[in-house]
Amino acid sequence: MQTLTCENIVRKMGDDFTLGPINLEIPAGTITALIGNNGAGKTTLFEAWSGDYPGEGETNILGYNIHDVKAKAAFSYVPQTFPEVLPFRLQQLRDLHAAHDDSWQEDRFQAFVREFKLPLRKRISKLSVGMQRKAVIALQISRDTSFLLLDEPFAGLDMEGQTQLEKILIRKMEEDPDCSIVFATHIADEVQRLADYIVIMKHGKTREAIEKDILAQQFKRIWLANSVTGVEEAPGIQEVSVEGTPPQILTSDAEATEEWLADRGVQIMKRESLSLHESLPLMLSDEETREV
Ligand SMILES: Nc1ncnc2c1ncn2[C@@H]1O[C@H](COP(=O)(O)OP(=O)(O)OP(=O)(O)O)[C@@H](O)[C@H]1O
Repeated sequence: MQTLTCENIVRKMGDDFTLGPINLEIPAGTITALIGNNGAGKTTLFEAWSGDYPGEGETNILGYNIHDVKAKAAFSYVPQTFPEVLPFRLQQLRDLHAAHDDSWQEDRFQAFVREFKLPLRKRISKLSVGMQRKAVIALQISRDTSFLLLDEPFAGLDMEGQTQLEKILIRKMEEDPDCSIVFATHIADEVQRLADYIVIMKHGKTREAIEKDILAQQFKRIWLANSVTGVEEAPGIQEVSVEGTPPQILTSDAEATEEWLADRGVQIMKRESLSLHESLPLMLSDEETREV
């Protein structure tokens, strides 16, 4: 079952940036990290998914069109910025949800208030940036929905808050195995710890979702017994280190690279998978093969 499907989403933002066309499916029961450099279009995509902007294309959540009230009620959205809640106190926002939101879970909200030590009676605008985010997370995840859309939820949180949020998301998945989470992030460790899938976004376009564990099989550092002419042209090559012994290469397609090397009788001394700290920047880079 798909939690979210979107087809041909296109949004023109000013004269310089166009999102899409985006076609993606988010399966039920998965955590997906949306990764892209600053300005790649992650927030614009989240806004489009949440129905905030009219435009081309169609988004469905749990089978309902995003403009249907059933779709709106089916997901929780923590945006990157939330100017509309700043004038209010957390208690007022809680009262609104408790009175009008069928998905509201008071016990869960009170647990968040205790866990994050959230002041109920201070205006949200008077809280620190990290506490503001915790307040919005508490409000949104206290709603009993099966889809969480989180735009850089870890940004600005202190270390304790980051660990708490990680545990909250894992607990949510355990309690509701059909739940899906999509979160935008620049933090490789959070991707490593939480994500099943990674969607790379560049210049307003997304690549197909990749299983995180597949990346470790594809992105490798390989040490060669000897230098090979033309190795820069081998499939998957990202980086070639010509200095030092033995020569080293970085590949994004280890199987194809190794086949190329085997065809030329090149012996491999050692190979190791790249960490996400190394592979994600390579995936986000616009550069061709580099020689270092
Ligand atoms: N209201 C707007 N008017 C014109 N252009 C906009 C507007 N909002 C965003 N943009 C442009 O859209 C592009 C994508 O921005 P967006 O905020 O979606 O990127 P992002 O991937 O979320 O970036 P970051 O990682 O910095 O949060 C940028 O070039 C930005 O300047």
